[in-house]
Amino acid sequence: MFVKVCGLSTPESVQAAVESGADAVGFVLTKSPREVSAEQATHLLKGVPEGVSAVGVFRHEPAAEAIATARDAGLEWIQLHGRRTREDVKTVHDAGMRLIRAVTMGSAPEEFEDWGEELLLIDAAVPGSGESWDYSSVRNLGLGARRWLLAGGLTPSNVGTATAEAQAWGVDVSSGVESSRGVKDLNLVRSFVEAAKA
Ligand SMILES: O=C(O)c1ccccc1N[C@@H]1O[C@H](COP(=O)(O)O)[C@@H](O)[C@H]1O
Repeated sequence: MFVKVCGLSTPESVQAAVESGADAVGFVLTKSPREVSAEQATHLLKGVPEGVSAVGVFRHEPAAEAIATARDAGLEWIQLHGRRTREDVKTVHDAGMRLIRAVTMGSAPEEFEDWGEELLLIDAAVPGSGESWDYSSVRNLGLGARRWLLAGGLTPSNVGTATAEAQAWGVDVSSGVESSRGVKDLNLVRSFVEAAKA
């Protein structure tokens, strides 16, 4: 099970995620209670070992703007939420970066097609809101062997059943490992990674 822990804003939370075995960490570079600057992301990146992917997370920013910010931060992965096009995927790849493309269950059918992104992310309607949804509905999409991440309202307690219901390839979490909005609880981070990998 591929595990990404998102919305990290302190070296301690990065350390807790990577030491517990997270495969990817996310730095939110858009408006959010978890927002960090490109400079802060560069600093946090120092705690990310080789083999763990560090992802810059964006919402409505145009792809070119997200690429420029992620590049400033030294990140090679970009996560794009909001309405996107196949052209956006090409723009990210032409920039030499890798892409997590986020959709929701309310997205148009063609948005679930493989546009060549490295990972598809299926999230709640509002990213980072902590809202859970009917994870089993993903099974109707016929994603087959696609590499995709489940997100939205996951916690250490529900990640096991949620991944089984959705038959997820991987997971992404933010709110469910926080003691208050935007503040990561290091024990919850560790418990989540452990539960997801179990
Ligand atoms: O976490 C945020 O604040 C955020 C802001 C803008 C875009 C994406 C964001 N995070 C993504 O949202 C989900 C986590 O949701 P939850 O809080 O666990 O319910 C995950 O994909 C994050 O990468």
